[in-house]
Amino acid sequence: MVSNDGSKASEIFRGQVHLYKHLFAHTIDAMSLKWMVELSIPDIIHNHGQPITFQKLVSILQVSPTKVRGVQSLIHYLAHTGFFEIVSVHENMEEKEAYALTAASQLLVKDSDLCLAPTVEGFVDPGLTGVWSNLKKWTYEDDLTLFGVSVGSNLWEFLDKNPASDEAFNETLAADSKMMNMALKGCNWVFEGVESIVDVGGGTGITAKILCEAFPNMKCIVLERPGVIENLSGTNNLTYVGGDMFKSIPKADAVLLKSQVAFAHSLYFVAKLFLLFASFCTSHHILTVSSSSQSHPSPRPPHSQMALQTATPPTTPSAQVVGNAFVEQYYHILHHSPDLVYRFYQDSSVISRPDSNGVMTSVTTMKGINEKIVSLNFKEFKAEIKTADAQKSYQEGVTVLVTGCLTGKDNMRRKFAQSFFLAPQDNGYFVLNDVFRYVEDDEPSELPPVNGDGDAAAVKIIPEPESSHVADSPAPDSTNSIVNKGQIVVEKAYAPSNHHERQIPAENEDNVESHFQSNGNDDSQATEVDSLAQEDAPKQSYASIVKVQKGSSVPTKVYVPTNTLKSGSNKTESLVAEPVESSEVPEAASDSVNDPESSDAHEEVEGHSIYIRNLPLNVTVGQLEVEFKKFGSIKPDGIQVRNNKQQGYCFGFVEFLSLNSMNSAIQASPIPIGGRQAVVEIKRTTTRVGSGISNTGRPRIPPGRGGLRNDSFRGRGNYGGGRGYGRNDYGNRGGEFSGRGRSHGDGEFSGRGRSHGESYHQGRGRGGRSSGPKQNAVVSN
Ligand SMILES: C[S@@+](CC[C@H](N)C(=O)[O-])C[C@H]1O[C@@H](n2cnc3c(N)ncnc32)[C@H](O)[C@@H]1O
Repeated sequence: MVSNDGSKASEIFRGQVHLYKHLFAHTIDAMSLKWMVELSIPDIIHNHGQPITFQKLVSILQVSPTKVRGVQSLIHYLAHTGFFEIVSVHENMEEKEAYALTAASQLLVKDSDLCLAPTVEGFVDPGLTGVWSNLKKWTYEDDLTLFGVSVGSNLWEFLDKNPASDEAFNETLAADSKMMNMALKGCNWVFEGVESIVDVGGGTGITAKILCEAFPNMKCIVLERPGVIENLSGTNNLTYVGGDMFKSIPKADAVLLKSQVAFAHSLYFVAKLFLLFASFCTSHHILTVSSSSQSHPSPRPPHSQMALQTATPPTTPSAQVVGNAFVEQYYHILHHSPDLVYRFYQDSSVISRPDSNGVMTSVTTMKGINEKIVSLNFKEFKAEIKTADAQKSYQEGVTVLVTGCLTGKDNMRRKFAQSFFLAPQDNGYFVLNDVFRYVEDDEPSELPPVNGDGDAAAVKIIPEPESSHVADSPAPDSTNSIVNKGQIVVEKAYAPSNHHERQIPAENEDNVESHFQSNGNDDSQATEVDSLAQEDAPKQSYASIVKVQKGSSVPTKVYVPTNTLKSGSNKTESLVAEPVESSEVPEAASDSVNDPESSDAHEEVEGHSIYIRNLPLNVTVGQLEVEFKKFGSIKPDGIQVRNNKQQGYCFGFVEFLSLNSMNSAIQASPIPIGGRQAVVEIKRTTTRVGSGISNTGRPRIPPGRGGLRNDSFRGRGNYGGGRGYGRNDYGNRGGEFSGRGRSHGDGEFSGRGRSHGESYHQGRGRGGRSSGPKQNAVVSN
């Protein structure tokens, strides 16, 4: 048989089945669940202690004989839809069919902790479900909500007037909120650092109570319709506030918006709420939790069932923002739960890692990637992320280049570079390509002074690019935004459904440190998306990290730190002297002395030490001793020689016991040694900004010491941290992403666009705008 349009009979019947299935689903699915709950069938089976035969069940239910067949059909239907499992039992030597509870029907056992029976009853409450018949009316009427077109008032007004439905509704939500306890087990980290939270439309406070118990130091405020909370009293850290969320929201560090989106019925509602949050919250995070996402498992379970979202309808986040969010999450999980990292990937992903000989091997598939990553034992390493730079890439993907250091148990710091291609997917990205390499360098373990001109022919001078003028932008405080209001930083990291595995032991938190600097390439022209699309697709929950600027409705500039290692700047190029041999070799003395900006380098004169450059490559400590003891006594073990044969330079240090000896040696410069004219200068240490430790392992010079840069830096102190990718942020401990990074050192220098490896040259960067005197004087002690 072929129909008018040519389709085959089988196709037509399939269509009919599909249609009926959905029609029945509306009535039978929900109503059979209601029936099962009303008859307490899950409780009967639960109390029976084992799968129950149909005969036993009907006898307990005392079913009228005329209904036995009908009841059997319903039970079968429920088995078919996954609420019972049919198993075999032996009774009186006879094998019989019996019904066992499934994970879904377990949730309907009334005396269990996690019981969703009230939710079933609430969802099928005729007062609440009846409105759905009015979808057509809703389409053509101006009233925004189904309730509006159906009953002439909004849902809340309807509930206020219908106590039975109100009770059913509140119990529904309370039951749903108990699930929160379990969700929290995997998501505790989301709340770390949050001191106060307001649960907007928090119902009777079930969620808030769970939070209060889990975080006794966190203050929870439940904002609700006055009628819902009138008879409820708070505790020491739980307060009920009756009010209207559209008028005022109590200030708190974070806003919790649980189940609001799912119940909103209107995108407008969500948009309005988010806008309100932007003006009422002290800042901070908006945490949305939608249970609907839990009932629609995605093929790749979400990292979290919680979503931190922006307060305003967001645009597509810039590549840098996506990159930042990704880097934060990736390395955090890499070091705390490496066995979960594979969930950033898909089967089509490819990762490349060097083996012990540096030979790259590539691995694909999630399984292969998991095995590879787990085998690399990242838990043993401490990571410092120095830079993370992102670009918008092919088909809305994002490429991210990360540089940093990994320190193993042996205390060896190894620099690495890692590049990722984040390919877009529904509601996020996954890592399609990932290449990791250790970056070998021949960096002297103790850096030569900044004012030498070195043996290398030239030095690559990389100034801070123009964008370092972010310094002059308003200094954000702790509540400041790293993203535009309206931008979301989408976390595409998917973690397993067994969320409890996501817990991060507190003692491990310190494993990951980071100095994050990004180049500020905010491609804010990124494609716009309707933020509310998220609401439309709540089934795949995902986490996004967002900060909202305090009390302002004006979008703020994306606060993206600058990167000292940027290429592409004209100025950078013009300052690059060729040939470039190493970025770590001494610079031309004249450059640093004459360059007023060079004081930006954090120099420290070390004892009575000299730095000798232009030494023959094969010079020995003995040779230097012979040459320099003429000027006075040398400290035991006070001579060091450093050479880089590959790059063809050699330099040394000699520490005298007296200042006079040191000055005499400097006076004598240049000194012929091994056929070369060795140049002698004062030895200075370059402090590695941000580390808190000089390159000699000493504490770094505090800001302002010797008048160095104190003024010029102090004014920026409070935002300096904002450019860092502090460990607090990195570990999500402060609940922030990068807004107020705390580097290792003092806040004034932290995150100033410098990282360890660059500190030697930073004196020449354009960031050095110090008016303070250059520290050239040597003080005797
Ligand atoms: C969808 S329920 C979510 C309840 C709770 N967050 C939960 O997940 O169980 C929305 C809640 O917002 C409350 N609500 C509705 N309109 C409100 C308003 N204008 N101001 C404060 N609360 C409101 C309702 O009473 C209801 O408890």
